Amino acid sequence: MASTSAEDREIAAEQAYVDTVHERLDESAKVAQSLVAEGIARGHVGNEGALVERDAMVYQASRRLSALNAAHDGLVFGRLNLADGESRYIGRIGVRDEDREILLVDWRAPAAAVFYQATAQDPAGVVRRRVLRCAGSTVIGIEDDLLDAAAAPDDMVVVGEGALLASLSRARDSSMHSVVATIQKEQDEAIRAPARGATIISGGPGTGKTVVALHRAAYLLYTDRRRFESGGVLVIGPSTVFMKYIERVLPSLGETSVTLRSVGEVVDGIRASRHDESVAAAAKGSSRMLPVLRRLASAPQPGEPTELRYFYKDDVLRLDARQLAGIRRQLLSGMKRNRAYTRAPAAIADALWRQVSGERALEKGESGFLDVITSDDAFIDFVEAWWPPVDAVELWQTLPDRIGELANGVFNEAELAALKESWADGEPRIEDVPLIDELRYLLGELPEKDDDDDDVPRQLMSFERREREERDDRVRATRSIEDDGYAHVLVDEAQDLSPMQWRMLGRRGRFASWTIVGDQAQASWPHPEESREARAKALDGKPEHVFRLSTNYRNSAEIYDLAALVARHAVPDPDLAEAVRRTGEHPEHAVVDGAQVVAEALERTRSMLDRVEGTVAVVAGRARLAEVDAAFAGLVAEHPDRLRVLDGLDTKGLEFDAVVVVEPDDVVEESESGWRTLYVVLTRATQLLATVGSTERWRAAVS
Ligand SMILES: Nc1ncnc2c1ncn2[C@@H]1O[C@H](COP(=O)(O)OP(=O)(O)OP(=O)(O)O)[C@@H](O)[C@H]1O
Repeated sequence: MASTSAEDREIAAEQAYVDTVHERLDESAKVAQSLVAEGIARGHVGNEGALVERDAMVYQASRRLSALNAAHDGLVFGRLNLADGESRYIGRIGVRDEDREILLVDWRAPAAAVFYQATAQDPAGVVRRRVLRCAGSTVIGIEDDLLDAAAAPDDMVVVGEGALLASLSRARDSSMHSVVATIQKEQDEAIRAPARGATIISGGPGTGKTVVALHRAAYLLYTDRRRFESGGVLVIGPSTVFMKYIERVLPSLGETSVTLRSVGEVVDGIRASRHDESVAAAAKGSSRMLPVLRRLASAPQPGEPTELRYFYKDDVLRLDARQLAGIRRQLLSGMKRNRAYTRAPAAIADALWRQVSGERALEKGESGFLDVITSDDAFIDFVEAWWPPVDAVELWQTLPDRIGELANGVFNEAELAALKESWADGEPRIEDVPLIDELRYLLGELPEKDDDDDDVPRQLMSFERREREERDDRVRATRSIEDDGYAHVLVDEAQDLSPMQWRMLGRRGRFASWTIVGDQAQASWPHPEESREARAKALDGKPEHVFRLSTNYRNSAEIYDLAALVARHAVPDPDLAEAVRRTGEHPEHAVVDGAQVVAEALERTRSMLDRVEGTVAVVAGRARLAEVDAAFAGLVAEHPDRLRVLDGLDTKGLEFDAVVVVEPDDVVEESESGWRTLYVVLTRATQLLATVGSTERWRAAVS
């Protein structure tokens, strides 16, 4: 270990280099800024070509500018000293000096791969790997790994305790951070896997699946920006809370062109954030829903006319219910319902013409008949009433009244009751979104012309419009049904997806490469076999490349030991990770009188807030959540940035320095997947874990 003064000298030397890179970055930002200004000025020339050029120029320069600004924090984070004497700096983005010499290698570039891949067993030409810890642009620490002592020059200084452990012990705040400086070898392999078919990344809790997935999105954009930026990268996570938690990672890596959506927000215009209770959720997620929705999309709409009488010259033309049903079948056999909207008048008119028999009527022939009928308000009104354009959300709203007749033996009484109950307030739950999406696809798009510039390629789209879309949608508007496809679909917490949700994502990834991230032992969807089939259909034979992550970076070993007992009880053969940190802090369990549970939890939470620096979560079963929320309102108001009250499912993917579980038996008993949910909840804690209950049935079951 080197002396402090040696470390100070090293820090000073690194600071000088970091300053040079920052100066250069600032110069690049100035250039980008002046390009924006020049682009805007060019627009004042006034002709259309100049406007398009301006838009493209301003757009590109602004993107560059925001990438440069985002990269400021921790811009330079690594340095390699190679056996051949070369020294190579690694950073969030690539930077060159005025002579185009490389000052900083982008972490995603092939030249940076060795930073993550080199080990003491296989140094791959690296003598010393150095991680620079920075606050803004100031170097505050150095962590070195000496990978090849034999090749090190005598005067090489090695300092620090190891970058990874230093980073893992930091207090957690309310958002996830990039781990770009300390990505581990097995993670790097998954991040840099080529974008072919489906990349499947599995691993236990805290193994870095989410951070790996996000860094992979940034990596893919770097390697094939044209394809992934124009085609779009869609990142799907379990909840809006989770999307908020991860939203900073990609911008901090300089990437803003990725669409982040929770699974309740996949369909434009719908933002569902609440889950159904378990019976309704299982019914809505099951592929048994499919025939029900198909029937709904093709059935007559309530209030549709069942008969048409039309007086033409000396004929009374009539279509009864059976004949109308025949025309309906014929129309639907060829195309989706809304697509057939423009065909319906001709189909009806044709059927009527076949009934024309009067001499006077026949005189003008078929075209005369069609001219008369298609300009007759009575006829137009009939067709509008008989074949109205149908909106998916409005159709979904009719489900509570029609499910009994449509489900016809598909669901049992208890399921039907749970479904009706879930729809009583008319507000879509997360589980309804795939149903609405399915209906959108079954109904099809109305063949109407969108606004003028819809066919304009993205590159030429007006800057303002692009900006607007990006702001509203975090990049990609999927306003039309045929326009839902992406170039890459990345799914986090994939173990939770129901068959209907897989169908919804499959439609968006038909021509995409995929990254699928999950851990079966944490699944909240109760029927894994059905989900596996749905996933296979969504991937449609694409080749799968599998990666497994094995180290748990989140939980202390003390916490994970307990959680692993729960995992073994929850599923036959859980994928358990190895926790690398020991803290000496064992989970605490309090058993108190039922009436005292919430008060005791409040007390423990206060103590946790004193003992950790960062965030604390209080987790309760859904039935008790309102009560716990009310009891904790005062404490949450005192610590708005540090304390949260959540139910089990809402903790998916998140992490906190300390977790207090209120009545764990509630979590276990509230659904078929209760044990797996408890496993998720226990593995959210990085440092401290406490449970407070009126019984300890759950502990007796797992010990
Ligand atoms: N290489 C790394 N360097 C530093 N921190 C890391 C590294 N890998 C993972 N972590 C940290 O470990 C924690 C867990 O990571 P992440 O949330 O991605 O795990 P996960 O596998 O998605 O977990 P879960 O399945 O429980 O949701 C995060 O705080 C993350 O920043």
